[in-house]
Amino acid sequence: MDGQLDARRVCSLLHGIMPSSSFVNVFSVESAARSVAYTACSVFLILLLHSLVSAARLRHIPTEGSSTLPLLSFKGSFDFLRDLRGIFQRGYDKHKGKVFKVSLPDRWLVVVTGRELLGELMRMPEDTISFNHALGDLTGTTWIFGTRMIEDPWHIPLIRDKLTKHLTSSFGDLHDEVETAFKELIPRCDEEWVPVHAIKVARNVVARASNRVFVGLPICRNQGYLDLVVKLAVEVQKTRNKLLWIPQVIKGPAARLLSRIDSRIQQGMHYLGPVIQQRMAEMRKFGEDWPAKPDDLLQWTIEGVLARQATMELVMRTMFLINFVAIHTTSNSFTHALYHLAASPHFIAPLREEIDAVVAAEGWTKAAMGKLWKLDSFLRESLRHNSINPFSIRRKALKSFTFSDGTYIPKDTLLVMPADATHFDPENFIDAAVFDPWRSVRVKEQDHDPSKHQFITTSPEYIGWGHGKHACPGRFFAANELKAMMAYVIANYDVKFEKEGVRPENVHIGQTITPDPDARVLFRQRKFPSI
Ligand code: HEM
Repeated sequence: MDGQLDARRVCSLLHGIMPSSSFVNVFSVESAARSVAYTACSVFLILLLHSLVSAARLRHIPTEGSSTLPLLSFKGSFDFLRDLRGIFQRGYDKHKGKVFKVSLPDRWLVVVTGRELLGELMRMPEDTISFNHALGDLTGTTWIFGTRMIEDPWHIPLIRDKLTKHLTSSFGDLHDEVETAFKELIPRCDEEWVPVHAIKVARNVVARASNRVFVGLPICRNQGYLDLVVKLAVEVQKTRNKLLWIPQVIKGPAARLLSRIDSRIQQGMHYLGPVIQQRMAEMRKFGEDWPAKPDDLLQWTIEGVLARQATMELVMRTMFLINFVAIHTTSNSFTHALYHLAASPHFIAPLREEIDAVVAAEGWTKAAMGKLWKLDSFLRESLRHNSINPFSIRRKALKSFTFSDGTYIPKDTLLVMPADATHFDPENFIDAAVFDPWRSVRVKEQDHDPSKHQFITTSPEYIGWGHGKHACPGRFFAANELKAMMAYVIANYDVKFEKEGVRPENVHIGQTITPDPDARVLFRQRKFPSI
């Protein structure tokens, strides 16, 4: 059970804090209502107790966005859901270079600001400051996909090393899928502007193009499989926010129930099971290598699972985890960038000029994507303005430690860095509030080391991919896919919003930032397509 509590243990746990009468005749409406009330009270008391204990341990750290007093700090937890960005910004303005804390429903979060403290965090060993444990506590991802990934995060090298090395050889497939998917999903618009539900199309194209590289044809075009991975990505995001209201002790089973991961895995096996079986049969027949051996994420995952003598269920779980981290991040980032373009269509001409010239010389290749400097700069600026979460660089203190400025951080504290406050700090970026798509092109021309300003390059000031050892291992894949998608759209369509010049507001809920989920972008076929 991956160290998680199972349903029976949860029942006996609730039994211990609820009168036994509530378990008698559970089908009667009265006792069911009483059970719900008792459970809600118990959950509230556990949250309150946890919050009290954690507030006492962090008394010396200044608070932003709420009172430190019990109960009153709960108000801050509601504000957290509505306006985390605002709370972070106010705390950043007051305490830049130091730390402050904000209230979550079940605990306090310590926010680290500034280059020096970030540098100290980055230098700490993994047994003091852990990324994976923070993911479990803060986002629930570990609870949903299994705590095994904390002990043995073997999926990371698959993404960072194997998938990244594979970018050049898989680019033809990726581009073919991007083109086929857009052609199917964007309605005919030769003469007229047509409205397109951008985020829906983005999720579909990203799911298809990513899975073309992850599992190949024909699965990557199976609508049932695509709907499943997209639904999973949406459900996991929603579950993460709900989990903040669930006490630590039952987060595991609650995460599994809320995300319905177990039934999703079974549904996933319906699609991938036969492919996995076929590949296992081939491996038994041909041994380690054979001429037509598939070279994709599914194959590497099967081999990794076999080396660990684990079950094929782990193949599905790992494929779902990677689909989750890949789909919602990349499709949101594509939609953000598309919204910037549609709100300011005058950015299209310089981007198109570059794409036409590079593709004419290099064809649709990975090398060509590497030469689209304006597009690279545009996407980097879009991610600076639109982070995936309000915080980046999530860590959990597995041991107590003291920062060089004397701030004591007790064991079990959750630490984060605020993404927007860092990205909009005028000391980090000139005219930081302005969306300036050519910012990195200009800086690159002046800097002796242009690689410092590429889309995939992280720094203490640019944390959209995280920073340091746990910076996103999928960023090379994601950047390449985003460029292939944006370049395809720009080379083939004009885009704009109905209300010209106005970009729809992002939606901030708890730890999720999404582009407006309802906005429609107007598409019209380019008059003289370059391809
Ligand atoms: C535009 C798209 C993406 C963005 C903006 C993004 C952003 C991030 C960020 C900010 C983190 C680090 C969080 C932290 O330090 O708290 C992260 C981690 C991670 N990302 Fe991404 N990501 C993207 C796409 C992808 C893709 C396509 C994959 C896989 C193919 C992926 C796999 C991961 C994994 C596995 C981690 C955890 C790293 C670890 O455990 O050390 N990401 N991502």
